[in-house]
Amino acid sequence: MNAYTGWALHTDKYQITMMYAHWKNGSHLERRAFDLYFRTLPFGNGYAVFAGLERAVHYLEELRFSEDDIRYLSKQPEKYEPAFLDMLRKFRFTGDVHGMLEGTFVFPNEPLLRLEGSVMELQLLETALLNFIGYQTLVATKAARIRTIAEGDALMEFGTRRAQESDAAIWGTRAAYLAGFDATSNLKAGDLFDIPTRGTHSHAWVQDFDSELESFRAFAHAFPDSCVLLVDTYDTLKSGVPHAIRVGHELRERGHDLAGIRLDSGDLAYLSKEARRMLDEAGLSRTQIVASSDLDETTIQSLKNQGARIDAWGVGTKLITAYDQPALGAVYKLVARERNGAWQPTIKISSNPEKVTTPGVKNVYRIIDRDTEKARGDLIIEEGHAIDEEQPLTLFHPIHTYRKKRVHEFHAVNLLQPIFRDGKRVYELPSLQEIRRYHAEQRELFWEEHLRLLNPEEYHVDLSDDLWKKKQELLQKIYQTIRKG
Ligand SMILES: Nc1ncnc2c1ncn2[C@@H]1O[C@H](COP(=O)(O)OP(=O)(O)OP(=O)(O)O)[C@@H](O)[C@H]1O
Ligand SMILES: O=P(O)(O)OC[C@H]1O[C@H](OP(=O)(O)OP(=O)(O)O)[C@H](O)[C@@H]1O
Ligand SMILES: O=C(O)c1cccnc1
Repeated sequence: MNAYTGWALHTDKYQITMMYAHWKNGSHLERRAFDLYFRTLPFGNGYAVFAGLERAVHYLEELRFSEDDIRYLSKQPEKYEPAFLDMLRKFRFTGDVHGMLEGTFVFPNEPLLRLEGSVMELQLLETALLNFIGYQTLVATKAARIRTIAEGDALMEFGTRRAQESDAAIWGTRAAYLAGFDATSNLKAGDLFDIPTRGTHSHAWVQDFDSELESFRAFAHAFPDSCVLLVDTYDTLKSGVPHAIRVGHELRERGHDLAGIRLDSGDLAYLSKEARRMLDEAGLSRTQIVASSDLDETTIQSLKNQGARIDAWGVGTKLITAYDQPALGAVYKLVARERNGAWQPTIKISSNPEKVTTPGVKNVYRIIDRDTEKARGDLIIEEGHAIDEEQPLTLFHPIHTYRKKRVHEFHAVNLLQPIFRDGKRVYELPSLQEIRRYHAEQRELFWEEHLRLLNPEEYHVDLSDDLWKKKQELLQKIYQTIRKG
């Protein structure tokens, strides 16, 4: 098993159970459509950053049951019939997938992935897709928040030791990088995804020597051009920084610069200002100050407000674990069934209107104002229905319908791109650098009001007139059926 193979059993048992029951029922090959989406933005943010498509693509391409998987299933107490297991042996993904591109700014209740295929195969995918996309989207969104606050400073991902196991460290690092981090300390992620790697040294290095000065000298000897010294092992201002300055001068005599110092405890605002002053007075103005220590967007913002003199930030625990909101709560819902060659929309009702699903096979268009080149809102519309860019468009809130706006000069960009057709990938995976660039460009589409971290303005995700009416009709029909008993 490598990163991409061996994941067929990475699913909830009830998916296999439903596949089996469909097979017994003779309905396993009937076509269905599912949407994957989330209902609430994480961290109180104004947008989320879509991530996880690449992993989902590899998963779908490699999806098959090995002999070991079949043997394991055959031992389950449910006693699946051998003919069913035989069918699993030949299982390949044969469906269609449309998806948002990684790095896209995404919003609640719009399909991030739309899948069409046999009910049997689509049921199997639910758990794994939610697992990959929920987590990666969460970390990418957290990283984007940190990037907003850090402005042009360097951001390093330091979280592996605190991540929820190895996969989270690796894929979380990729998500952080695509949403604006500059480097990682994780060499495996660096190797797998071609992410720049960076690092300093730990307290153990300093403790390993009879004196701090000796430890700094030895480190500088090994890395004369890239040496970042951790200065807080004993006393930052009385010992660490003065020793770093001494080593900086010794390096200078040999024609090198001390690259940086790292602060990892104490009052980072005060210490960075003092350290900057001491370094500058010693003629080491090119030496950078790196900070780490339980950082996130809130502490970085506060440190900046206090005038901290920090050039680079190492962020671990709070990024990689999405500390303040550890789950996106993404869902995967059945939206249509094929009946006599045509899609029949389905709906899931809830007493909470936010949780009522939007029926049918749909596209998501981003409506972009031609004058400002800013996004005005997203419009969900049935597949096969076009948006006429020559006519003014009325956007209205699907629940609070009195909230309307009219858009005149706009272009409409379809966000759901074809990824698989009949099980064949039709989408060329972009490089991570391309995704990162695309994400940075996307930012320009949004007003600051949606991008601010605290109480951002809600971005509109609306339904087309037709779709809204169809949803209401379907709701009425179901309520009538319930009333009739
Ligand atoms: N000036 C500051 N303003 C706001 N928050 C700060 C400031 N300086 C440091 N912090 C944050 O305060 C927290 C301090 O953490 P903690 O109490 O664990 O102490 P520490 O200084 O890191 O010491 P140690 O690592 O030895 O436990 C960290 O989250 C750090 O990022
Ligand atoms: O604080 P984070 O954002 O999670 O960043 C990673 C932390 O990992 C290292 O600490 P280490 O594990 O050596 O222990 P420490 O917290 O006691 O320094 C490093 O010095 C950071 O403090
Ligand atoms: O290189 C570092 O300074 C580093 C890496 C991981 C975690 N903490 C610090």
